[in-house]
Amino acid sequence: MSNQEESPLPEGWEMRTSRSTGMTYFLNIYTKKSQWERPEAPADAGEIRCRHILVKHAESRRPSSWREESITRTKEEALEQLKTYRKQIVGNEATFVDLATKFSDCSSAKRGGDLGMFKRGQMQAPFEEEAFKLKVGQLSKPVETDSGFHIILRTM
Ligand SMILES: O=C(N[C@H](Cc1nc2ccccc2[nH]1)C(=O)O)c1cc2ccccc2s1
Repeated sequence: MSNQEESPLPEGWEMRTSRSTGMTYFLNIYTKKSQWERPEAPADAGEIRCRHILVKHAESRRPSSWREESITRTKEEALEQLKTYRKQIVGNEATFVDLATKFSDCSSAKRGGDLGMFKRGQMQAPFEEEAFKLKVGQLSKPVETDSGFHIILRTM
């Protein structure tokens, strides 16, 4: 057994054997695409699903939400508030879904912050960049977009 066959595959890949040739190939479990070369990096998830909590501020692209007709908090206040929510989630004092439902300034609050499945190119770049780095179940650090400050939970 060479060292290669012993070391674990990067996240999201499975080793398969070709029925016709008996050769080993590698399957991306997200996109179902296969390749002969042993992958070196985690498999790119073509489409992912996330929940998020958004705290808007006075300089947000649309400083209004289902919660507040006119959002006046400062950027600093918004970031502090979001960090407080993140601490409560990490400390198991509150659940992500509960805080998203009660406090997120995105209309997805009605769905516990769920944004559904999305591909690259659909969300604002800083949000996408952070979301596609996450493993399933992982919680992001605060991310800033033109909408405000977000924390992201990847769910699929
Ligand atoms: O852009 C939206 N909502 C904006 C706030 C916002 N800005 C975002 C930027 C990136 C990801 C989610 C974001 N949500 C608003 O309500 O002002 C979306 C709402 C929903 C609701 C359900 C599914 C997707 C989406 S995307």
